[in-house]
Amino acid sequence: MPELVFFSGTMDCGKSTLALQIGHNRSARGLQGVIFTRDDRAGEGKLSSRLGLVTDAVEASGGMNLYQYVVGLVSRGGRVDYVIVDEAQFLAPEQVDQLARVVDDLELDVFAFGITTDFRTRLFPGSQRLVELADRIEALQVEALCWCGARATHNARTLGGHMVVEGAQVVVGDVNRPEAEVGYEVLCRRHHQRRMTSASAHAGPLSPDVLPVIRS
Ligand SMILES: Nc1ncnc2c1ncn2[C@@H]1O[C@H](COP(=O)(O)OP(=O)(O)O)[C@@H](O)[C@H]1O
Ligand SMILES: Cc1cn([C@H]2C[C@H](O)[C@@H](COP(=O)(O)O)O2)c(=O)[nH]c1=O
Repeated sequence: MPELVFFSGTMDCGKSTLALQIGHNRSARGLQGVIFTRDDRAGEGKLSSRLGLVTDAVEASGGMNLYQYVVGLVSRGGRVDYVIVDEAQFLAPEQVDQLARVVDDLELDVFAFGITTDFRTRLFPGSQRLVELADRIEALQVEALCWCGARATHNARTLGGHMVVEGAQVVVGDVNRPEAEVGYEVLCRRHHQRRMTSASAHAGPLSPDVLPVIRS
């Protein structure tokens, strides 16, 4: 049975890498896919991974009907065996409905990759619709880590190394940016709630939550 699968995780946990691997393994067996993306850091019409791999993709811009796009390809004699969508959090909810239609009416697997929540821990509209419609939601096996060593579950937006909580939901960017720039850092929930990035944790006074080291 074809499926709509949502691979979700924090930033920097390997989603784009997995998207490229799924595409590679299928094309190695002669299958042909459509790869959609939206606002990848590498530029329009690109799907890129921090491991250095990049491939061409179709930019799923705001008003684009993803179902009609695939139908158009097939009706012009093209072959489509599966669909990959990266940065799926940026899709409009109706575009996620169109992906579900690709699965149900065209009987194709759709693999969508994206972060679930924004820097304020709120669902992106595209991710919310994926959670509502997906046949399966998969958490990535490679866990990104908070500076404290716990599994990172949330995305912080940073400026000058410190967490900001105001601003537009969508600001394309990356982790490990120079401190002066707007960037992102993945944190565990505890440190996201306390707005403790690695820079502020190391700059500030010892947190009362940190147990004192007792030397004998
Ligand atoms: N130099 C490196 N060596 C090994 N792995 C790396 C390196 N740089 C990045 N990675 C891996 O790539 C992951 C990020 O992959 P990417 O597909 O770009 O993430 P996402 O799409 O989830 O933001 C990191 O979690 C890390 O595991
Ligand atoms: C948390 C958060 C992220 N973004 C942007 C930043 C990046 O361009 C992408 C995530 O890409 P990745 O491949 O998963 O690293 O989303 C945003 O616009 N708003 C946010 O709140």
